[in-house]
Amino acid sequence: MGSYETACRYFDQASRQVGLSRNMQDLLRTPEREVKVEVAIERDNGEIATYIGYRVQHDSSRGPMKGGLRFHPEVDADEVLALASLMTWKTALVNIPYGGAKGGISVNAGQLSPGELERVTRKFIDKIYDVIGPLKDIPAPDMGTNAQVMAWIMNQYEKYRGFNPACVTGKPLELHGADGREEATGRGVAMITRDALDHLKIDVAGVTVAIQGFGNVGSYTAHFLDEFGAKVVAVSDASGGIYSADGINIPKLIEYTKDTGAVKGFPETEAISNEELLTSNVTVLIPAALGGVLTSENARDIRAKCIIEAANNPTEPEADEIFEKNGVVVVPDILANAGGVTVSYFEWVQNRQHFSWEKSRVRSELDRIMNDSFELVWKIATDKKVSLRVAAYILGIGRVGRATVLGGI
Ligand SMILES: NC(=O)C1=CN([C@@H]2O[C@H](COP(=O)(O)OP(=O)(O)OC[C@H]3O[C@@H](n4cnc5c(N)ncnc54)[C@H](OP(=O)(O)O)[C@@H]3O)[C@@H](O)[C@H]2O)C=CC1
Ligand SMILES: O=C(O)CCC(=O)C(=O)O
Repeated sequence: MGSYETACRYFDQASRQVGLSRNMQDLLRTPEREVKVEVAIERDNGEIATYIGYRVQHDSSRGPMKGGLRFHPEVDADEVLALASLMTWKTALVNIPYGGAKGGISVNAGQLSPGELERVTRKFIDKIYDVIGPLKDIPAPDMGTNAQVMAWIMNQYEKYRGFNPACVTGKPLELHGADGREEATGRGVAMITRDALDHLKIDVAGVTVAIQGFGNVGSYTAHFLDEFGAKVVAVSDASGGIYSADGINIPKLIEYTKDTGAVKGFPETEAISNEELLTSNVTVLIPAALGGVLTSENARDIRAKCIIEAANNPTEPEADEIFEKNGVVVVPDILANAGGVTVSYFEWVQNRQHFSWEKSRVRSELDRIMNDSFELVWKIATDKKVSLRVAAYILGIGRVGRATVLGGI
């Protein structure tokens, strides 16, 4: 099943609950604009390399469109469309004044030199600068991109449109970034994990956790859960995972990965595969890397009581049904990982006001939005006797649907 078909399965389930008409469903499912561009650069060795870049603008009924940029070899039009639609429901769920978009380039960023990465980024912006902008569509980091890439985006955009730091979020602190954006997605995931455990009457202190992916989201999730007293026993990256029944020393692992670029070989842990990580004997499983990793093939082997979707789209619908039957609580991506876009919104607000907030303010506003959103979704799920995913979509789709009707087409 393609990524967008998967995303639509979840959309369809919730729109039946909301009672959306067929015509309205068609309108909300259909992206406003899909852009596909050639991104050609000269590599350091003088050869020409050609990549394909995408930006999908899914819905703008609640405000400018917002969503990250992914640089990864598996990026394609279908995946970017699916991720853009998730952004529409996510921004509505946390009630920030945006629509949804997503972009990406099908490229292995790890195989490019810093100069090549910069040329790819600038060339992409040359091709899409006229469809993005602070009041149109605002990119941000996702897999394979970071604050440096956002700085190049801002600089390239400004060559066409003049000074306007609100054109992109997730920028470095020295270039109008928000203190607290880099950690925000992981902090939000950790807050939501604690909220979910509270509702399940499980103490976060000492709870066992496995996290797939140790990049921006995975490492900050581990950092904050470790601060809350959880025992992170397994983590992984693309090259494999590590396990320690006694709990991994997360601050030391973060230092270790800064030096080595990977989790493997970390002292006092045993090597495991990514598949073994997913099925390890833990209370909480947190996919924080690629989509589509929880499937009908492995769902019955998952031993966690609770899955917190830090990654976008990690669970295929068949696996979701198995989890529901088996009583595994799944906190969906559009709620669990909404901390990143929420602090992107704070960054955009600060840029537009030319006034920066203290990190303590960013954190407390983020924590409030994450906690309130979780409570609302939990209540809808309880009242309507639906899964947390359907409840989250009901909230998001309901808000987008009402805005669309009020605004007219
Ligand atoms: N950044 C953000 O603010 C947000 C991100 N997300 C989602 O979170 C997820 C992770 O994003 P982010 O942390 O930013 O990305 P990063 O690029 O910072 O990190 C990605 C991590 O995933 C690992 N990884 C890649 N491929 C695999 C694989 N096949 N198996 C296991 N691990 C793998 C990478 O390992 P290696 O380093 O070895 O390649 C790395 O540890 C994505 O789904 C993204 O859409 C959601 C909301 C916001
Ligand atoms: O920070 C943002 O604007 C977008 C983050 C993102 O891409 C996501 O939530 O999936």
